[in-house]
Amino acid sequence: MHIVVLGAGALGGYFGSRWEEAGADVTYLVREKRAKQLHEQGMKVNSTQGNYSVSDLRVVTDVHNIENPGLVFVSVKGYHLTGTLEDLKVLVDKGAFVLPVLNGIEHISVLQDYLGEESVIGGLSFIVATLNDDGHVEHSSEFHKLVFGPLNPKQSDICQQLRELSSKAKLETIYSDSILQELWKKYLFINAFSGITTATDLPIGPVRDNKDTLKVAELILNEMQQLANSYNIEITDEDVAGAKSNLQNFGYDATSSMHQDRRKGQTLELDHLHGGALRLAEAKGLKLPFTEAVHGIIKPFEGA
Ligand SMILES: NC(=O)C1=CN([C@@H]2O[C@H](COP(=O)(O)OP(=O)(O)OC[C@H]3O[C@@H](n4cnc5c(N)ncnc54)[C@H](OP(=O)(O)O)[C@@H]3O)[C@@H](O)[C@H]2O)C=CC1
Ligand SMILES: CC(C)(CO)C(=O)C(=O)O
Repeated sequence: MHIVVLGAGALGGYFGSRWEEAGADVTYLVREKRAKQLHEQGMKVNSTQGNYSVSDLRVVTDVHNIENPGLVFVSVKGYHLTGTLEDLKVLVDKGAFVLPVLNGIEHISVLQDYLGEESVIGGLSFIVATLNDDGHVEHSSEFHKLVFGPLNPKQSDICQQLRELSSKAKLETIYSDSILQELWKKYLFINAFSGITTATDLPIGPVRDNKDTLKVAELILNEMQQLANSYNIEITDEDVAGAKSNLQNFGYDATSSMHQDRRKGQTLELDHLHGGALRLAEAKGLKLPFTEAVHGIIKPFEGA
């Protein structure tokens, strides 16, 4: 399978490398600065699950130079999504399906509206990874999970191909027939986890030490359940309980990618995550007071 990685950052570098290692053709569609870095440094993955490096990877800056794309793995931050749409359209017109793994939910309808419902597969990831100063991937969690599945019946073949490829790769992949629900489950969790860690500027351990602080994260989970249900996505009390126990199970110093971005002084995905939830709530006449409060507290750090 020919996989185009659009967003050769932490997730794109990690998953692209694992598929390449398993024998797939991988092309990285990048911007000039990243292209220069990849040409000079190659792609290196330092991982709890085994290192990987390649110096002669296929890097492209002009989408028109990509032939026979099968799947585009979209792993840009939410605030960069609009900037990828034209390139994605070119690739879809050449026959590619698009698999986004961004946190959040709004990007799914943005992509479907621009590219057509048949082209957009559902996906999400559980991993802790970042790029270091040399542009190498640092994968620090034991887990490296990709969950994906069709959002349209025409995607069954490509999903099957990805399952086969991934079964040979150093990855945990889960195929889901109810990927929209999985996306919402992750969305609910991430808005609570990234909201509380970024707003307090603390990893999850010290948050848990203060039950009043942890309570805010739990209240966000309840609000997100209400929001999902208002869109006819069934998020059960057991799902919320599962998310609460995930908040308990992360290591003491573990934190969200948004909090890591705050620590590094980088732009935050606040508008895509919490802002998106507030927009979706407004459209249904719902109020999400705890989400709104956390959104307001984080706002000054968003633009960095
Ligand atoms: N990191 C993590 O541990 C996890 C992240 N996620 C989610 O995954 C998504 C991706 O996160 P992450 O991998 O950390 O992000 P990174 O910032 O590491 O990577 C994003 C990459 O996208 C590139 N990019 C942006 N716009 C374009 C464009 N128009 N064309 C080509 N490349 C572009 C950026 O390149 P450039 O150098 O040119 O700016 C950057 O390298 C986010 O939604 C995040 O929330 C989910 C689970 C865990
Ligand atoms: C919760 C976690 C680490 C799981 O992958 C994540 O998605 C993030 O922080 O962005």
